Amino acid sequence: MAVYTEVTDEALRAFLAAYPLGALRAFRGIAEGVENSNYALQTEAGDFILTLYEKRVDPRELPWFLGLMEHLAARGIDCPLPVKARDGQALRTLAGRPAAICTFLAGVWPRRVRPEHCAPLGAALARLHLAGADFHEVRPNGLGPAAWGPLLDRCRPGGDAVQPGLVAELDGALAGILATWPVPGALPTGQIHADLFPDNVFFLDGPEGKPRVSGLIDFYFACTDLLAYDIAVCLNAWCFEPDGSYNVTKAHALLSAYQRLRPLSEAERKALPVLCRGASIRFLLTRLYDWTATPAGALVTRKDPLEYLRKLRFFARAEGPASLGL
Ligand SMILES: Nc1ncnc2c1ncn2[C@@H]1O[C@H](COP(=O)(O)OP(=O)(O)O)[C@@H](O)[C@H]1O
Ligand SMILES: N[C@@H](CCOP(=O)(O)O)C(=O)O
Repeated sequence: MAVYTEVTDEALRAFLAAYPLGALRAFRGIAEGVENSNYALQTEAGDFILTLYEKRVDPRELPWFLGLMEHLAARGIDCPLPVKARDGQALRTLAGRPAAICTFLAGVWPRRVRPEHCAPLGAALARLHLAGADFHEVRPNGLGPAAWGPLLDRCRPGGDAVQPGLVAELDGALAGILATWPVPGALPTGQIHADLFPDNVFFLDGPEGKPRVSGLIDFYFACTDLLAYDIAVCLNAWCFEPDGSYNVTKAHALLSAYQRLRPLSEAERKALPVLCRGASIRFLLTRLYDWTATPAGALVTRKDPLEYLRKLRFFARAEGPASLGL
């Protein structure tokens, strides 16, 4: 459920009057998503997405996110393009919240990931990294390694109720990850998506019925960080089966397609296992925090933190980059 802020017909029509998009034909709230309120809009000019940014997004950061999407779209990445109103501004206010209209992307996200999705995903990720190379404004990763210790501290009171011994296990895992995390400057950095999960990647059928990526959405965790960390996020999110096993075929397809466009350096290859453990603990911790801090009955879908504990354990046992599909 993600319509936190209701928008009346009258408010929307007044808001739209600032845009060169013609009259409103239809609009409806979109239930999917967890962070912001999203509405599908149809106007005389076509289909759009209206987003009202909710409490977890810092309004001061919105120009960076919208600027990145504009930059990437101008370089041929199929991502939402913020639509400017007649006064040239894409970021406005609606129902008391910061709001923007973006272009609508066709396609559907895969409810069940197949190996055929992973090569197009890898290529799309590499294209995203290459297209971001000349976007020079830096946004530090607010959910990077420096944030994991404080986040774990906030989970201490409730963590062991989710699974006995969890907090001690995470203390040990985090210490190991931080001790071997790449030092600044050791690996290529750039603009990363940082949350490229299946629900943020749309596909359409391409030639011979093979899936092709039609859109990447939800850039609101995007930041400037290690490019290979973005790959580690995708290996976590795309390459495990429902039974918890790692699908090396999917991982190999993803990594090979990525490397055809942006080959990894030796240092990136060596660092991939620890980056994967870092990505596991990042999603484990935000899910654990949400699990323990969300009041029962809140209109938010809580995601299972223990799914990422199983992934973390897998990566901790993995013997080198080759076992991850490199
Ligand atoms: N540009 C877009 N084109 C088409 N659908 C979109 C677009 N942006 C968002 N959506 C729809 O809205 C849903 C939630 O968007 P998302 O950005 O993931 O929200 P949240 O940031 O709240 O998690 C998506 O699953 C998709 O159905
Ligand atoms: N991908 C994260 C949650 C972020 O949600 P999104 O709807 O904004 O992608 C997770 O799975 O924990």
